[in-house]
Amino acid sequence: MQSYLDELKPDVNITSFKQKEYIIQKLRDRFMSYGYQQIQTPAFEPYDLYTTVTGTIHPDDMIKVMDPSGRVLVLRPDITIPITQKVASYVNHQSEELRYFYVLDVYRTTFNQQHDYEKTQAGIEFFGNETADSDAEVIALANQTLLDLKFKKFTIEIGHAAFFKEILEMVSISKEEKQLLKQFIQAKNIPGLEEFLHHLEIEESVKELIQEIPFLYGEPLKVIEKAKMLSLTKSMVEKLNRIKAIYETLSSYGYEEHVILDLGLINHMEYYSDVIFQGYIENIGKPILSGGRYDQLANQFHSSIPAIGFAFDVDLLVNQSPKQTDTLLNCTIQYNQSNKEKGIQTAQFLRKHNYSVTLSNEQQKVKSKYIIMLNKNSYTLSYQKDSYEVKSSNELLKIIQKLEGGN
Ligand SMILES: N[C@@H](Cc1c[nH]c[nH+]1)C(=O)O
Repeated sequence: MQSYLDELKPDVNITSFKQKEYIIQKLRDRFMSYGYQQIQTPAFEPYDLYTTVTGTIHPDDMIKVMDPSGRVLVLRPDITIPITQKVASYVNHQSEELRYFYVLDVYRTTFNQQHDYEKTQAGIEFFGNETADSDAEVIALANQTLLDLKFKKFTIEIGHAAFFKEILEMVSISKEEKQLLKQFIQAKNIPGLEEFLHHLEIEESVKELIQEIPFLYGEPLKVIEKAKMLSLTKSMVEKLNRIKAIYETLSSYGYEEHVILDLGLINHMEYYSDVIFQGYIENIGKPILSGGRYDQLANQFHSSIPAIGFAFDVDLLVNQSPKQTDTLLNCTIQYNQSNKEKGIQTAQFLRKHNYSVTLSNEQQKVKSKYIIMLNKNSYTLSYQKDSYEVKSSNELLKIIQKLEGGN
């Protein structure tokens, strides 16, 4: 019988762990190439941080623990909030630019699967710049990272949290009704939406706009034109112009082919204030990355700092990314007591050239890509069904490099 503990057991699959590390390294390298520095937030945080800030995680969604003094803590349910709080505590100029990235676990009860409360996020947060160019730079970074990981078919859907909020503010309906409305739009449930709107007493032009939201989806410039015609206020048009500016800059990066505009895009994180975006890969209904601009979050920590960021769902990335070939090879050197020293020196030499080498006693069975045997004045390298005889460790290195397709 499966015990409760078995269900909680972490994934001990070596291959996927290797793959995860490989992907994280790729993400790190890419984030650093855009000037981001790695940081960490505490795993345990005060429960109050999340209950006193509006637009954060719902209290029911957090994992609570109690410290010895009886104080209630939560296991890191989000990373954007604590980073913003920290930055707000030491940034004096709102125009000081800060770029941070993280690879950390977050804990929420809403990650769907039973008892699967833990998710690794790899994300970036860019503080101190409120321009459309910075929006585009951040979205371009998300795009480039997916290309680094060899995804060919993916889309980045862009929406606008405030465009949608503005429409919601035009209708005087209850919180619950607003929630329902969001659900219909998110699910693109057109008949449901029509039926729901039919019973609401709201202005015809607003009704028409809401009804059209699920169709405000697709090629950005076309959607922007269509949305402009339906827009009811100047500020709606301004928001659409901002999206247009972002899209144009993304085209300068050469990434326009992956971008889709979805004005019905909804993120349940309430801290987003402007552009929001989500990345999707073929045949997967869940976003692989999600983010947006959250210019007002720092206000809650008595500061005023524009910011934008996103986070990858690393576990989903690991499951879905094309399998990476190992750069680190496995060589095994077989030795006996009489040639141990030569074995150790050869192993150190190959390790210096970034190969993964194990030393193994001749009697032991080995499973390795390259097997190296030590002869008195030479080496025998076995690779698949072939074997090669070389004189020196330098020649050994050269032949491995050649077999790997290098020089
Ligand atoms: N913290 C967000 C992602 C994000 C990072 N920065 C901005 N948004 C999330 O967990 O969905």
